[in-house]
Amino acid sequence: MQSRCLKFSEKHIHSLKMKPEWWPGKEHEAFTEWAVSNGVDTNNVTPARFPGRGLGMMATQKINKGDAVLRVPTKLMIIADSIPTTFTKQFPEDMAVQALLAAYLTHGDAEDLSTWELWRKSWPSRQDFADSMPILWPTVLGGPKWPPSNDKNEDVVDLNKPGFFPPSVSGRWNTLNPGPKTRKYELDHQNILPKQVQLLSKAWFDVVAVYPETEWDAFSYHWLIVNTRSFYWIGLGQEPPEDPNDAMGLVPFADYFNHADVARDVKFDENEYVFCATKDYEEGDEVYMNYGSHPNDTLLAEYGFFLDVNEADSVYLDDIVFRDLHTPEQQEDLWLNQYYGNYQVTPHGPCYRTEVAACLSYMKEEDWRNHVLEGMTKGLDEDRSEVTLKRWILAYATEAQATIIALQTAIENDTTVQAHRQKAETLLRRWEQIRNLCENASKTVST
Ligand SMILES: C[S@@+](CC[C@H](N)C(=O)[O-])C[C@H]1O[C@@H](n2cnc3c(N)ncnc32)[C@H](O)[C@@H]1O
Repeated sequence: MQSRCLKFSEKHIHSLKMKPEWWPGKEHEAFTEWAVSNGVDTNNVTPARFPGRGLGMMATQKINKGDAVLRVPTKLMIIADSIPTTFTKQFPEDMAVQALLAAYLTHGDAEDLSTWELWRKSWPSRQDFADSMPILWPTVLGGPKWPPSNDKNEDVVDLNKPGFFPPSVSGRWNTLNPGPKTRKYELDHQNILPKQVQLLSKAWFDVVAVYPETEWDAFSYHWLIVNTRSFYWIGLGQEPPEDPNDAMGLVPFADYFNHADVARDVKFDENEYVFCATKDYEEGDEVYMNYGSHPNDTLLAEYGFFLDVNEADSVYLDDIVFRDLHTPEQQEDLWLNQYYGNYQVTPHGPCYRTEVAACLSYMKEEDWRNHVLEGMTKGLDEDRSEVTLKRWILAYATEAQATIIALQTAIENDTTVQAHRQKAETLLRRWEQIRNLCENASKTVST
């Protein structure tokens, strides 16, 4: 993803009197002028087109690690505090900041919003989101039904059709029934789509209660703009909010940065948001920001893309592990010892939590507790642990293989799927990555 882009050379462009391939377009030039005249210091970067990534940020000269590449005055940001209280107070107090910002962008006073008009014209279209964001994908691929229905009995997803989204995205499996869970816990990078659906549905009901004429396309567009383009933000003197997702704001110009697995050097105070380079860049390189250490399933669901090579990639075995560790006693042992759930597998193998869970599948509970708490080895059998771990990982690989075949068949035979070929092929690519990840991970477990 970090390949060098086309060379930037203004002299060259002028001599040719034509726009270079990376030229972002008139609306982006107009927005850049607005940004600069409002105090945005773009230093040594410019918006540019990068094939497959839309707009991104390109170095206009050599940038050294540690150099500031972008400074944005915070007064230009769109945050909860930019919204007049007359607007905010119409909504329930528990409304998420993301929902409030989306409501404001949809229904705020036109004159107030005109401040950001050129910025808004630089954003992707709703069609771009319909193409890239699984939350808007058709039900035939596993997407939800929209707009949300008031009927609580209506399934948001058609459970009679095979699920083509990866389990971390959909929470669904084609080849196995998930094990029972006696405890509710915070899922890392799992069940992402159902959680998004819940948030967007609540946001929608909150907004239509005040503005019944709200158009679904416009509101969901703004909700996704905030979802894919906001940065961490808490105001001066404010405590971090109870829900970390509420610490968000839109930062003009900075939302041109695409994501890569680079280090992050970003700071803000009440005056400005500053983005620094974490490596050297040559003129013409794309300059990236790290959105966070996200597995590819999270990148796909939250941002509508994923990386070919991602050090942070992983899948989760929770639904598989709990098939084996299903008794209330086993589940209580895991819970009390803080090993309940989030069993991660990376291409480098299963995580330590998963190894600990594997021991509980055959050890006497007392031996397991002594092992976990005191490091005792009575009852520990490395071979049995390895067989269990391999079986769990291969159950995931079997799911991947079955879904790949189902997807290939659907792409060949199902005209509704054929109408969404690119999306189906994106899913196929992701499932192939998952299959490879599981195969590599299982090879790290020697039996
Ligand atoms: C903050 S915006 C970045 C600017 C965006 N590319 C644009 O055209 O406006 C985030 C979006 O950029 C795209 N994106 C970011 N990093 C990417 C990458 N490494 N590869 C492909 N698309 C990427 C995704 O569509 C994501 O939702």
